[in-house]
Amino acid sequence: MTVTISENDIIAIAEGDIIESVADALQYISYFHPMDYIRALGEAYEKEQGPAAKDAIAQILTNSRMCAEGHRPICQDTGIVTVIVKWGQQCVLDSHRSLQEVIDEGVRRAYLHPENKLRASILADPAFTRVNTRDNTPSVVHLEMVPGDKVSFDVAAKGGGSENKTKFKMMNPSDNIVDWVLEMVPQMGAGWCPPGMLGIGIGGTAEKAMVLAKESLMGAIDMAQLKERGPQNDIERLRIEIFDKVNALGIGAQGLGGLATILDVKIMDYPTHAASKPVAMIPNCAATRHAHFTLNGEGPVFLEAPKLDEWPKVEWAPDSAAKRVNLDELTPEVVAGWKAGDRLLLNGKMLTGRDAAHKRIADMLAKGEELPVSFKGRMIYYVGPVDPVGEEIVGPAGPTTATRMDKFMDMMLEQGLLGCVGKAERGPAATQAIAKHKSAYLMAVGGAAYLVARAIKGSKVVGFEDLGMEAIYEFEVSDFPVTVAVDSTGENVHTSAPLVWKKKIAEEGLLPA
Ligand SMILES: O=C(O)C[C@H](O)C(=O)O
Repeated sequence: MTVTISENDIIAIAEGDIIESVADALQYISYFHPMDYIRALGEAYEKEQGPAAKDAIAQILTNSRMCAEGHRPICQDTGIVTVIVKWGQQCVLDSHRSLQEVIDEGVRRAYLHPENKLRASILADPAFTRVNTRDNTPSVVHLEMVPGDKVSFDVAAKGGGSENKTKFKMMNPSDNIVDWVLEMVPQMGAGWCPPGMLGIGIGGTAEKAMVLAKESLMGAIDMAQLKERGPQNDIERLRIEIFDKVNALGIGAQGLGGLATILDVKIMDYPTHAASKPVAMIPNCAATRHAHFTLNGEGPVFLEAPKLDEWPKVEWAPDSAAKRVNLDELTPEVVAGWKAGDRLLLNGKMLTGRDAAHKRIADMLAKGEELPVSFKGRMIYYVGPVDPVGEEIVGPAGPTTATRMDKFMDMMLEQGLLGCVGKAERGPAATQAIAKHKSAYLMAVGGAAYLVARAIKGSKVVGFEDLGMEAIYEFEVSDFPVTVAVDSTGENVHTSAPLVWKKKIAEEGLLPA
């Protein structure tokens, strides 16, 4: 059979339509959470019984609404752009550039937008020099040709912290997927910023399973509806089983112990080889960001803004019992007095630094070179802020995953550092180093970056300026909210709280069916 497509059936997709639509979608998702996520998080907030987890969800919801109003990013990590394109075979790209280049032009425009500049997080030459490309390009594009006369785009901006927790296993055909997920999720810790979603890809080959897992995260959260109508196939049954069993682990928002670790589980599958059962799992963080549009040759698509009254009426305010701390007069004795779980409001000056700065500090110390700034008697905040716009002192500036700085903890404390601020759990070596130096690790809420940035009243670069957002800044903060996550005795909230809540959930049957 011969199929001929007549010239009249060919649709030209102008490069400008793609560029404008991609740029619009990326700006949109930088400040508007998907409504399905906000509704599900609002319900989780109502049901949450873990006090620290409830406070964290309140911060995330309050931050979300502030970002929707202020058109500034939900999280300082404005992500790596992933685009899944389903290209209708009757369409032609009207451009001399490749589809990758055209999409990247949209990314560039979105990330350099003067009124809502996003953070450039992409580094070229990843194994060696790791140089920031300064415009967040290139994106990661997956292209599939499909029958039809339209082109659909799923556009996501995926945070590094959640992407880092990706798991993959080439299972034996008889291995149990649920058992594996339940083994992996506790190992993922809190660096992926729960509550979020799990995307699971089953089958195909190794790389196919990964793409399926990523694509599954583009779907709307519908677990409540699925449970209400009841599962109609094995995949839906599997989704519910994983959802219930993961939440029964008690990890909770930000790993602080509670009922809501995930708001949904998405699964996509594909036929596989008789010898194989590849399974990939990718978590999506609290700053879940994805948008969808279809081009048909009739111009760009601009997404409609959600209604602000759809956000739950949650207004986070600092705990009235929180202790105010003057960082400018901080002493080892004051730090040693903090207990795990204490809520603090930091005031005064603190330094910043994250992955690249720590690596450079380690290299300089190894060569006997003088550091650009002294850490003696100081606190360090693990952060890579968004550049300010307009009247802002600093753009959104939430914490990055402290666990990545574990291997530098002892080295930094040896420099006289008094403590550090970040998000997620610390491993055994870092916890021991903190206890040895009678120091403390304080956590701020990941995914509340715009809210947290309001507490930053002054900002200047004091070292490693060439590192861009990874430079060392000095921030002046006022009532910057943190919780003591590891105290000077080595008591570690992220180790103890999920265990308490796992037991409580099991004994009191707390999770809804
Ligand atoms: O890069 C960041 O700012 C945060 C990162 O996404 C993380 O969660 O650790």
